[in-house]
Amino acid sequence: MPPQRKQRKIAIMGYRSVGKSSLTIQFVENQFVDSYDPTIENTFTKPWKVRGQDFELKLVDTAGQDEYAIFPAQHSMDMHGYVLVYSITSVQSFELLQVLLEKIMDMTGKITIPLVIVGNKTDLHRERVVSTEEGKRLADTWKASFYEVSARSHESVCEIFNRLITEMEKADGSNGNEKSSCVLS
Ligand SMILES: Nc1nc2c(ncn2[C@@H]2O[C@H](COP(=O)(O)OP(=O)(O)OP(=O)(O)O)[C@@H](O)[C@H]2O)c(=O)[nH]1
Repeated sequence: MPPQRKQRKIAIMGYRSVGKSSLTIQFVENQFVDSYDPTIENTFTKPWKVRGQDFELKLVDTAGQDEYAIFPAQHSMDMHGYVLVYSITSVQSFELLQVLLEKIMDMTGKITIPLVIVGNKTDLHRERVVSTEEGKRLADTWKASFYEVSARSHESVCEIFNRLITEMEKADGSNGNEKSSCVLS
């Protein structure tokens, strides 16, 4: 019998136009799409291997949120983890994460949720308005992992998912002490 793939569902959330789709597509298809096409919602499936364990990842690329959006209830039900994305070029997108984190905690009712906070668009360093320290501080407050990445240059994109899977396994009670690595599959 072939080894079983563990099915894991991940929501990619954040403000409009921060690069949620670009990060997801970069991870799933290894390509960067330059055009901007606002997402309603897309689900991608990606087989992925972390330290000998096969996973089938369901990545839910959600519609851009703002502070007034009602948190979609379906995104609080069966998610194993969240990738919360802001753009380092937008204070508004960074501030939204605080609101989104509170909503996630509220809606899921869980104390510990596997979370990765991602500052995207590091290639636009001249337009940076959110510092790395601010990003780290937010992640520390929420006991989340933190990465700054660029979907455009594929910088650090797979680390996001490796880290999240490690956190999800920890929450599950397995592989808790393993370090994440990007050399996979
Ligand atoms: N320079 C640069 N541009 C990026 C990067 N990631 C995304 N973009 C651009 O930002 C715009 C929005 O990207 P999307 O991936 O569609 O953003 P989104 O968060 O999915 O947007 P919504 O679906 O509206 O919520 C597009 O023009 C992308 O090409 C990045 O790392 N660097």
